[in-house]
Amino acid sequence: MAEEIVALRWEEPSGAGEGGPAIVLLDQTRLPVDEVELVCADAPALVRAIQTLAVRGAPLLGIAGAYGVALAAARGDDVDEAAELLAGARPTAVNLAYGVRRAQAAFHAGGRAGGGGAAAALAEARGLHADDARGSARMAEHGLRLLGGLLPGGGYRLLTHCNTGALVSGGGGTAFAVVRAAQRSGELRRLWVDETRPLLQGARLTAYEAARAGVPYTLLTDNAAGSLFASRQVDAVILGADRIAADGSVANKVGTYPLAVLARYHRVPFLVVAPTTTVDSGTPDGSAIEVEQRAGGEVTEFSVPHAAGSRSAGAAVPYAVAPVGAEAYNPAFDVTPPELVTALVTERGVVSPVTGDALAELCGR
Ligand SMILES: CSC[C@@H](O)[C@@H](O)C(=O)COP(=O)(O)O
Repeated sequence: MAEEIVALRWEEPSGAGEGGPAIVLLDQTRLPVDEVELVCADAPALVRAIQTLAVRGAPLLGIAGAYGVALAAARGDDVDEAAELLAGARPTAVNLAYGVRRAQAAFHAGGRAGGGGAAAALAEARGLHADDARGSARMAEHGLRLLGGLLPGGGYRLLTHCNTGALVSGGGGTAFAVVRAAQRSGELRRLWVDETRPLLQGARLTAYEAARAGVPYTLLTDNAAGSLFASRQVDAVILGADRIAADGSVANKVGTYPLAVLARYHRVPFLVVAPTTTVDSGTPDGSAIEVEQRAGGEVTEFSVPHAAGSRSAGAAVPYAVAPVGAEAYNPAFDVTPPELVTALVTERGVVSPVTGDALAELCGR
């Protein structure tokens, strides 16, 4: 069996003269062709890794942000300045700012208590990391039970979008952790994997994780999903979230909202799996969620690994797929209203229907 994926780890210097600690990432821009690590020795390097999507996915961004603060503290850098940079690196996934602020608060509290702010920030990051792994396991249990209730015939054919597995988490992930649980239970017939244009997180990352885990999967272009529904080959849609507003609106990878509309039309359950750290009581509704707009080049060009053969030479070469100067609309996320969500699966349990009151009760606010 393939080794577990470790998307991020904290590395201490191995001996004298070895420099300081670092955050080591599995570089997701290079998957699935190359499995290479990216070492971030300071907060600005981590900010670049976040912006280029070398590290990505809501829960993992929270973990990365917390370790980034711990790294700045360990180096003796200005922790508040690093925290601002990190928290603002990407705007939509609320977990990023959440992780940063938690480690920043621990740093200040640790300093005041005399125990050492840097140690406190690192302990907080480690705690968040471990909590996320435990949360993944809980979401998998709750999600599997929910599937059993919704689809009593078993033999699930699940459609997913973007990437929600070990590459976004300290554990098995969110929606993909439920898929793995279904596979282990013997009830998963097929995972349909949207390629997820423009950056192909489905094709590059979810297919990679599914192949490693022996999950039976089939890849499709995003715009082929409608024909799958029409031919009754989808039993449920299952995917993650980057931010859930207080009213239950779900921001997730662009292309999620059309799937929710399709699912409603075809009377197929639409399931969102996310930790409660993704629920943001400070964002009242979907219209208040800031949706990241990314460079048009991600739409007008493909990045092709540079070199023939099974392993790339590292660099990616942009390959134009549109006329020079073409304008592109490239929101990274879209927002699905709560009335289209059949259920939200969290580590604390399932919310269905998804309402502001139910979320407030679940999150204890
Ligand atoms: C559990 S991950 C849920 C979301 O973070 C995921 O679906 C997603 O939209 C990630 O977007 P990305 O732009 O790749 O960071």
